[in-house]
Amino acid sequence: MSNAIEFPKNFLWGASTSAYQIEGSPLADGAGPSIWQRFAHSPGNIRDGDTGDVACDHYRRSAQDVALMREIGLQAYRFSISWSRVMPSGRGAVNPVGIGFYDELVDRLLAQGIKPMVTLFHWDLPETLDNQGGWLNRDIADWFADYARVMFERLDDRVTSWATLNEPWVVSDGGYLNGTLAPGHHNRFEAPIAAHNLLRAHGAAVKVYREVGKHEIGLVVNLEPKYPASESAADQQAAARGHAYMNGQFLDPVFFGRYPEKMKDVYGDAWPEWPAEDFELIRQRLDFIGVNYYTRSVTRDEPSALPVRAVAVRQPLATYTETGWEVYARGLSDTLEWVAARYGNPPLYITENGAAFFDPPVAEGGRVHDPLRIDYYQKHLRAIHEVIQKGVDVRGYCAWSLLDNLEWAHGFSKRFGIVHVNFATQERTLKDSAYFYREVIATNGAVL
Ligand SMILES: CO[C@H](O)c1c[n+]2c([nH]1)[C@H](O)[C@@H](O)[C@H](O)[C@H]2CO
Repeated sequence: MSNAIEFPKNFLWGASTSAYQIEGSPLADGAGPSIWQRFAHSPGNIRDGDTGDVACDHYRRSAQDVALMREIGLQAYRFSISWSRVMPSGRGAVNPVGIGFYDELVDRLLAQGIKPMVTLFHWDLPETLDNQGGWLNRDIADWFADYARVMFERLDDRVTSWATLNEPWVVSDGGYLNGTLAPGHHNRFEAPIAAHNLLRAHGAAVKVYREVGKHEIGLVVNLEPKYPASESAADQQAAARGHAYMNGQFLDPVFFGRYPEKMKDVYGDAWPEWPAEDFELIRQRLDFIGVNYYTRSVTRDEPSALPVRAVAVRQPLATYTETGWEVYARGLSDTLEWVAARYGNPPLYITENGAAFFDPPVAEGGRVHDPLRIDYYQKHLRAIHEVIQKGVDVRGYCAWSLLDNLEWAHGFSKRFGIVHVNFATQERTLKDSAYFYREVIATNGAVL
């Protein structure tokens, strides 16, 4: 039997981005502000005072960027829609130029044989809705469902793969518990309420899709396996709390209609009780789960690290990325096997996977040598192939990210792209990892 790696015949190879991180022009042509417009322009929130005012200028350069995708040989492109570009007040009136931008982008992609994979919400909530309570207001489930209906009715004749939310955990943890991300709240009572309303909004949008949609819809979650730092009961329990908080908190309600028991232990008196009908809304049948994987956590007990009381332990012999994440491809295979075993082997896409390393400047001849990123992709793609061989239903992979972009609170200091962006000139340069990925796609993985 040949040792050559070969992915399934119709395996889908793509790359991912998100609206606020690449588009720029956040208020152009009638667009309304998102909470990231406000958060980025509040001093101290983003490194070096960077904002998404220009970013990769994708709003004006989308034709050029689609040509880049074609040059790399992408079969799919995962992107998000700016809710407030399409509906400036988040509800009611639709901005024809705003929705027209996405309509045109979809047509450009299809003309190049690239499958659009659309995420409705990638953190950039309309500011007007946040002013009405945002994810803390139960009405947001209806607001999101109305926005989703507008997008389905406009694009579902051409878009065949939808995701409701990108990483509700990050919105709850970063936006409401720790305040590191928009809207910048620090409140352990708000975080579980936001998480629950995100899940309710997800369910409401899926219900609408079952009325009007003809293709597939799913949810994108970030998953990070937690390995106890020792055999001690304290570390085992800490890893279990971290696992429930980050991994089970969103998938259990969607698949089982209930939260992990451990969530009460995490939030204590801040953990609310919810009506049964909320879980009936949340547990809508899904066509796939999108998994965003970057790293693992070797976890120890830390009573002062509230509310989870768990911290990651640095691994002395490991390689770490510029964002401080351990390179650990086995964590991806372990995670995918866990999802398959716990939730009945649902169809999966790896919707994000990648790394920020310190990239050298563009060299003579226009090359950007990023061997560490190539090594990262090789290791993680092999890990995916390993579990596919075991029967895990992985149907596609999107590298994070197509372009160097605005890495949220890190600003432009952390480069995840397989394409280098000179933010002063907006010049794009394929990195060595883009040429590597082009070969991976062309050989369906045989070069790995
Ligand atoms: C904690 O979630 C994942 O680690 C994660 C990593 N990432 C993400 N989620 C987000 O979906 C992207 O917008 C980020 O740019 C990307 C890189 O940081």
